Amino acid sequence: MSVSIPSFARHQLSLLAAEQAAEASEAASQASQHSPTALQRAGAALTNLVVGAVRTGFGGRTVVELTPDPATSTTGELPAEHGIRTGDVVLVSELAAGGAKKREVKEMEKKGVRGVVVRVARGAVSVAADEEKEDAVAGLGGRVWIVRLADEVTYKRMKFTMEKMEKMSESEQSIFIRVLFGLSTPSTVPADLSSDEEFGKIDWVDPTLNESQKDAIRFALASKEIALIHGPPGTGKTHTLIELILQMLKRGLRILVCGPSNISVDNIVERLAPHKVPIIRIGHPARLLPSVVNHSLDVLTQTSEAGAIVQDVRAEMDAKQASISKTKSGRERRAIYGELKELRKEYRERERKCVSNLVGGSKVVLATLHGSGGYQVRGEQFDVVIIDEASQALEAQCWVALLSAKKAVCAGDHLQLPPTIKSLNSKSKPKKPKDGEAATGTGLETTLFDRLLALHGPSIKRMLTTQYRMHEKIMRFPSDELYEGKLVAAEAVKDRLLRDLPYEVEANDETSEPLVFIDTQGGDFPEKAEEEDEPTKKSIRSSLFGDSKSNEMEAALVRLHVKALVESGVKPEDIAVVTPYNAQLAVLAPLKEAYPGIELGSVDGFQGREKEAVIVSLVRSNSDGEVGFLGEKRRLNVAMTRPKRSLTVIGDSETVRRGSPFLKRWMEFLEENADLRYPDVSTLALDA
Ligand SMILES: Nc1ncnc2c1ncn2[C@@H]1O[C@H](COP(=O)(O)OP(=O)(O)OP(=O)(O)O)[C@@H](O)[C@H]1O
Repeated sequence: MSVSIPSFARHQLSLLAAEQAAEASEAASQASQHSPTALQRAGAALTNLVVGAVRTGFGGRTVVELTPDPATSTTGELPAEHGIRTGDVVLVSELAAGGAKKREVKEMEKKGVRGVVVRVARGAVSVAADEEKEDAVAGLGGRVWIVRLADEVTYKRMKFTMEKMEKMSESEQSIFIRVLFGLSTPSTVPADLSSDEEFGKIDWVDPTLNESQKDAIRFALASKEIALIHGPPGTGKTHTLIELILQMLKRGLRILVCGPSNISVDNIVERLAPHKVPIIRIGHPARLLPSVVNHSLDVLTQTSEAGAIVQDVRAEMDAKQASISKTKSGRERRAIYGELKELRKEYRERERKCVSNLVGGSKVVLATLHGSGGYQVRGEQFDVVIIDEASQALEAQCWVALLSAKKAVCAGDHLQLPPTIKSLNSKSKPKKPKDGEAATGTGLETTLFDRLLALHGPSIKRMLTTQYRMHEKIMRFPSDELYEGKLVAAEAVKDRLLRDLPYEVEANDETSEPLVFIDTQGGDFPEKAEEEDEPTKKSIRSSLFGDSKSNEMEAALVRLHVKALVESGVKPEDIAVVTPYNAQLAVLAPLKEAYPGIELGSVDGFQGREKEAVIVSLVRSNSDGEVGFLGEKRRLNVAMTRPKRSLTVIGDSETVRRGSPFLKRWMEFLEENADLRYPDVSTLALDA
């Protein structure tokens, strides 16, 4: 089903507006309804800080360092567990003297300084002020706090891209773009390329690639407009992309490589670097992995010869910045600010020139999808755009990068979770598309990957089928249910057990069975809804956790199982507990004190990760067969495909089996194939 590009773009714009409104209202209501202290507890703020040093950071940005207020902190350290991370968009503002309750975010923004967190250390957090807020830094005094804001910049770039597509005339639509909207059919590629003249005889950089990986690479090289690489869990998707990039380079192609997150892009940079190919990573150095910073454009701008001239200006700016504190007269200060402004302008101009030389001369450019919309890449053309984790990106985000391409290769797994959408359940639902626009997809949750598969069918896709993570028995159900039974466990992993870990582990029931199901059926392990909490706790928790669920008795079973594993010798670092419910994570939190190395996470947050042993706490247990979140099979798929050697599922089979046909089949599979255990609630109370 083809789609008109302007109507697609229009529909996306309305969806994005609704999503941005939902996100902003959530952040604003949190920031204005709760005290700074409550927000800090919820991981959205840091309070009781004072302004320390001010310096010039990367890109000429003004960076303020904030440290704990000595009046309230004896250690000089930030609270042990706070939720502020590098890369967060935050607002720095003064703490009201009386701790005024009701705050308007707009009001705070007027007085405060917006910026990006560039460094989080034990005793300080550094924020790079936004360009237009640089002068406001001098106005900050006394005690301040920072609160995380919704990231508007992300939307700006998507909107800019969609507006461009909305105005695109037919003559501006390349064949590539027309294929992606079904207005032209993709050029045909022979089904079997292994004996093809050109693509059958590839000189592999890594000859140990498996057949499905080689086949995917041949297909991605041969396709003219679009290729999807479908990588189920643990099948070496990134490994395959690295070889693909090297092969494309050999063919003289210029490539833009993107992913939705910094970590997805850095992962590729780290693995390309040993091949000594010239690469440039676009992005705020503070957000990059330390091992990747050497390839960062900002750093190259400073270390390359062309960068030296940029550095002269920077030194001058630092000297000026330092002289401000020694200046008493307001007039002199104002004069210095004026000069600083001029210098900043000059710095940026010189830097731009240097950047465009570096990027223009580079064959492989890597950036987040969002970063690919920055000034550094604007106007650049690429032969191919490669998008990793494309099934976890909003389609509009993908187009930020795709507009500079002639061909695209998207890697991902549409059977794992798509990006989180806030407007799905909010009041600010997008307008229904008008007649004739309905074909543009249902909403933001439809990713480019989904849409292209629906549009062109499986002929534009190749699936990787050997998985290098899970024991054969752990892989069986997801493979049969979701991947057409095609997954094969690699020899090295297919019968690995916990007792075979490369350190001393006792061989016993806990360490010799890859699949355990602790079935709590019978109603003795009931779930609890957030709203049953006492009222004061409820207002904060439910607005921060939503309509979440927990299950204390199930948490006790988790504790017992962890204890048994650790007593058998399994290191806590090799164990993770995942659950779909944030409220259950809060109940499980004390485990972290008992076993500091253990990882506790939400299923959604654990996507892309793996552990030797994974315990999944399903939480839901009620007489109505209500399963909420568990009804999403992509979430269950993520949960059950994280472990390498041991998967333990804890849940009420009676409740869960009523949730969906998929859940019913899973429960039946576990009953037949797992080591089944029925906990006794009376002994549990004694043990826990
Ligand atoms: N052909 C291969 N032979 C042996 N090991 C492989 C092969 N391909 C991938 N692997 C291994 O499989 C593991 C997963 O690969 P990789 O990290 O590339 O996957 P990913 O794409 O990042 O993850 P996922 O497949 O879960 O999306 C790695 O340890 C990698 O070394």
